[in-house]
Amino acid sequence: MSITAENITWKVGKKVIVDNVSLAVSQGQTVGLLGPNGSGKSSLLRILAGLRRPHSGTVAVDGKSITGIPKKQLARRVAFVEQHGMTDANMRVRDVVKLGRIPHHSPFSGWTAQDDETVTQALKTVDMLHHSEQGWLSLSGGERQRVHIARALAQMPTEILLDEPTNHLDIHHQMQLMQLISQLPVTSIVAIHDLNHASMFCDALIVMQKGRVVASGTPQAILTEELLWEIFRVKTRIELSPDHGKKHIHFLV
Ligand SMILES: Nc1ncnc2c1ncn2[C@@H]1O[C@H](COP(=O)(O)OP(=O)(O)OP(=O)(O)O)[C@@H](O)[C@H]1O
Repeated sequence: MSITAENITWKVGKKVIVDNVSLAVSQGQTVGLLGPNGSGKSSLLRILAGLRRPHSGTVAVDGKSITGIPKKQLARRVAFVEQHGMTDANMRVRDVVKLGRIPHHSPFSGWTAQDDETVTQALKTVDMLHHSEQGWLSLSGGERQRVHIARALAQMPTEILLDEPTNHLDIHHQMQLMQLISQLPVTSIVAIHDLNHASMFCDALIVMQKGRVVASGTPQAILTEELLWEIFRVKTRIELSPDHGKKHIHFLV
């Protein structure tokens, strides 16, 4: 298994935010994390990224608990694209993406042509190469999001965690990004609200409600009209798309 979590619980005061969550994601899989607002998706992702210590339970990569992995080593393999990622306002786009290379360098190792190539490639992948010299502050919301994703790609991770990465993106870039994530030879866990994207692009889904995992499995198996009513209180009609063969959700009013 590429990344596993066993019986993770995280609380704030007495409030249980992540409640005894276990999951196992195998190498190269793209897993969508679904659930209503406040169900604990971001909190769980922060724990999986090693940014927050759970009160109980363990997170492991390749079977090794992340508490035993030095921070820099963990940063070399696990990338995290946060929902509201912060960036120093005065930086140029290319310099933001260069930050992704930091875990791969010691204080004495120099910047190489290979690093430059990796950064260029990451910018190209998210369609931002032509903005390389632009200042961060002048970017639109969607462009900032794409730069954050480029930074994560420049990290060349083996696991990538993304918190609502298509937020702010126009539909072209939403599709492009979801396709990219699903095709990356990297283990990906993606918090996502668009159920049709989850169906089209994810190998498996984990559904959270009130901090707990209430369903998991392939999109085909778990995306049902009953589950969507139960979890989101929306009426739907689900059919197999004649175009891509995956489940397509129609929302009813
Ligand atoms: N540091 C904190 N202190 C207090 N409450 C917190 C803290 N972090 C998260 N919470 C609460 O935990 C719950 C889960 O939050 P979280 O951001 O993980 O949900 P989410 O599923 O990612 O939601 P969304 O879909 O809105 O992004 C929310 O009720 C939130 O208010």
